[in-house]
Amino acid sequence: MPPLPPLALTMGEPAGIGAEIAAGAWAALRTTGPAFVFLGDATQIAGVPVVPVAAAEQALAVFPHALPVLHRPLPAPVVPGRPDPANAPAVIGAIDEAVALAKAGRVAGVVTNPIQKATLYAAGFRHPGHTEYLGEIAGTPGGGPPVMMLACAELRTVPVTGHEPLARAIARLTPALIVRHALVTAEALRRDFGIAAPRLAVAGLNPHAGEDGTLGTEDRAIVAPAVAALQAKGIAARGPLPPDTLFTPLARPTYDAAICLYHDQALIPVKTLDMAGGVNVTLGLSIVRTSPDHGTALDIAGQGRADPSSLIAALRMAAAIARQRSLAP
Ligand SMILES: NC(=O)C1=CN([C@@H]2O[C@H](COP(=O)(O)OP(=O)(O)OC[C@H]3O[C@@H](n4cnc5c(N)ncnc54)[C@H](O)[C@@H]3O)[C@@H](O)[C@H]2O)C=CC1
Ligand SMILES: NCC(=O)COP(=O)(O)O
Repeated sequence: MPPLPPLALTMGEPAGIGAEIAAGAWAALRTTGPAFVFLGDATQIAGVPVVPVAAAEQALAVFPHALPVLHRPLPAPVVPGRPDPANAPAVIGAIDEAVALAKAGRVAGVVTNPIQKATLYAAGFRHPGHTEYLGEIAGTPGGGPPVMMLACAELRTVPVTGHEPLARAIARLTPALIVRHALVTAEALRRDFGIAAPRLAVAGLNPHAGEDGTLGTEDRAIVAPAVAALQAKGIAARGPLPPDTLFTPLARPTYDAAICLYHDQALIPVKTLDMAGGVNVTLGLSIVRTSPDHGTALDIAGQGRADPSSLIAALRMAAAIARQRSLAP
């Protein structure tokens, strides 16, 4: 098999742990790969050898010896734990550049370091997070927005609603929204994870999935019709399933992904099971994109305490998806 191009790793929030975990990931992967190039300020990287490269393609030759960097100097000084909106354009610029490289086939995929969302909002960023922004700049072959999935070795979860107040998320739930997320998930499980006949478990919203309508009407009125519609399309979907037992060791092997109704219903089980090995992967996007499951960890930035494991898992998953896509007829 021909080698994959390198992956592009964006800087993320410079006052967070992005540069630290990039160095840690390079140290862990330098002999095995996958190779990656860091899009950010080379002066932020400490403790490992760094080689500025002029083009992403040079990263493959450099990677066994040093961390390759497409050096993009930051306009404002970096104080660990204290994000500065003045650096926001560079943070967003790294995402833009990584996507352009991926669309041109010059990198195998994009792995994003965490962004400090409130800091980007303060600088005028109008998207809830990477997922929505990537949908806009990278595009989705099927049209419509991409879908977030959290994945670790034992569990995959997909939130149908995202970064919004919980009351608004519940008010926005419709059968069509659930069906769309489930269909994008099923297609991505086939295309990117090689699962020929994906099994989906759809979570209920209320305690005991509504207890026959006595503990809330949404499970009957919204979730059940969505599951019926999915089944009518030939998808192996079940639900609404009581959320409190959906993630038990006995339940997890019975499905390939759990379709969850709100952010924390999806993210709490994955992070609780495997914060270090969890990966955020964007489904239904024209390019490959993964991310660590955690955020900027401002509270420990610059202290040498950041664990690169989730970033390493994200880099490995991005390479695996890129390889899977490259094998498609
Ligand atoms: N993909 C992305 O860009 C993401 C961005 N975020 C953003 O990150 C910011 C902070 O979010 P929080 O909710 O505080 O979550 P967080 O994940 O940054 O931190 C939660 C706790 O976990 C610890 N932690 C996180 N990653 C760690 C690592 N690699 N090694 C050791 N300890 C680690 C932190 O020190 C903190 O105590 C927010 O602005 C949020 O929006 C959060 C998740 C994903
Ligand atoms: N809580 C997950 C998260 O914030 C990731 O969002 P995104 O930036 O990957 O869209």
